[in-house]
Amino acid sequence: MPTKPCFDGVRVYLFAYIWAFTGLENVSIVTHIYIYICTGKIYMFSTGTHQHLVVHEAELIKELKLHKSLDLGTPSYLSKAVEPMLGNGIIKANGQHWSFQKKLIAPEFFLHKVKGIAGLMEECTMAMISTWERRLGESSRLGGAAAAAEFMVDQDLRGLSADIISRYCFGSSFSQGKNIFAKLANLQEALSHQSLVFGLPNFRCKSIIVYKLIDKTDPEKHYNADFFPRRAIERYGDSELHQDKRKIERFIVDSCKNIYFAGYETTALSASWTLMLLALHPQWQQRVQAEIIETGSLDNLDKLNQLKTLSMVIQESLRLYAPPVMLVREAFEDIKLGDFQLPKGVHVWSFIPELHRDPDNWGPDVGEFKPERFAGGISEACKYPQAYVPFGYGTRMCIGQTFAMLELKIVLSLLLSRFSFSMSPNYRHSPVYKMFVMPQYGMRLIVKGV
Ligand code: HEM
Repeated sequence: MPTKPCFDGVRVYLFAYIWAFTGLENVSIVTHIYIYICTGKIYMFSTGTHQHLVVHEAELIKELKLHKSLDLGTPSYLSKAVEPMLGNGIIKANGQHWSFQKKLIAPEFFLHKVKGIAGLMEECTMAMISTWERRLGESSRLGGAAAAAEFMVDQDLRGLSADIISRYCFGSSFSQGKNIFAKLANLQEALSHQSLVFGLPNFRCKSIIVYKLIDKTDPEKHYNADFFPRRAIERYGDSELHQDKRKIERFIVDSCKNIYFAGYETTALSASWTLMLLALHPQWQQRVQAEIIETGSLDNLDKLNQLKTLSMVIQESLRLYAPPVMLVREAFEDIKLGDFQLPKGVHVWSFIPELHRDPDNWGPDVGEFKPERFAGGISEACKYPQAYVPFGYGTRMCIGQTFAMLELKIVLSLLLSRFSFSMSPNYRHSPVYKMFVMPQYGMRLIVKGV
């Protein structure tokens, strides 16, 4: 059992590098020649025909954040690898096709829209809480002791997150949506197991089968007024699009795949890592619980915004255990970024754990869980706030950030108002990178009613 959060950074980088290498058009790893040039915090390496820049230089991250043109986007080799899973949706699209999708989808996740689903998030969380209370009741009847038991918390949080996102996306058809999302979960599982070998034929067959299963789903069946891609299309008053049924169908299927992939596991994992950190640091857990009691009934968003300690804890958890690991861009044209010149075809990589654990930026206590560093907001937490990127940067930044933060606050405040968490002796600390950073052996925590 760990006494303080530690992170197997080496393993993450190894995975990340291997993933990058094997994503490159089936060229065997051994035939590659890797050239490393290291200048300050910029590393260069080349793999076959590709040139890569690994960037941890705060100034360059700042320039990347400010860069708005469509000439910087998702690399084509990554796009190919994830096509079975994401179609040509917003995550892998580039250029005009990306900006068209962003125009349609992003407003569905603006604050005023997201505010409207706080009740739904609460309802789904309360349903999970009832199940936990029943399970605790069972175990106390069996064991006769106080109501406490070991739960595989990440599993239940995944279920909760899937429930919330499928209700939000599919509205009244959410049970059909759940079915589609279950198939997507299978596909993601297949992709993550095979992430070292994107080129292997058996993987391709498996993914194509699942892909077809998803595509067989007739989008018209889910075309209710409260279905999220339909809301987006209705809002978009372009008659050309309205006449192009195939384009609409493609947009509907791809949007569901993309929103599910981007929004379901990321949020569940963030909540799981936060609960682990609070279990390891009972003094912070008690501070958050005291704040929740002091704030009283959390019946409106202003009350949630008053939970400053909880916000700091979430920000620190996203610093230490941000679920995504890499931010990658390809320059489609020669690009000038401040004093830097980025030649066409170069891939720019930033590893989130490296940026979030740089002692030059965060101080010598960078490896410790210290939510108080966020007391003055992100701008005062470190020297170069632009290097805090749990939700990415620039035009491709996460569109679900508001949704995710609201969900995290609601889920965590409701759970912490009813339960306390401690480490289970069966927990094995082994964060692994399988598309996202996840606990390899599950997040086993002892849950106790308060
Ligand atoms: C704690 C939870 C989450 C984290 C840490 C997270 C993080 C990220 C990151 C790092 C990116 C890539 C940004 C870049 O390359 O610069 C991203 C993109 C994206 N996220 Fe999230 N995300 C979360 C939750 C969500 C949710 C709940 C949704 C939707 C409901 C969502 C939708 C998206 C979409 C659609 C993109 C692609 C944006 C684009 O390429 O234009 N995310 N997210």
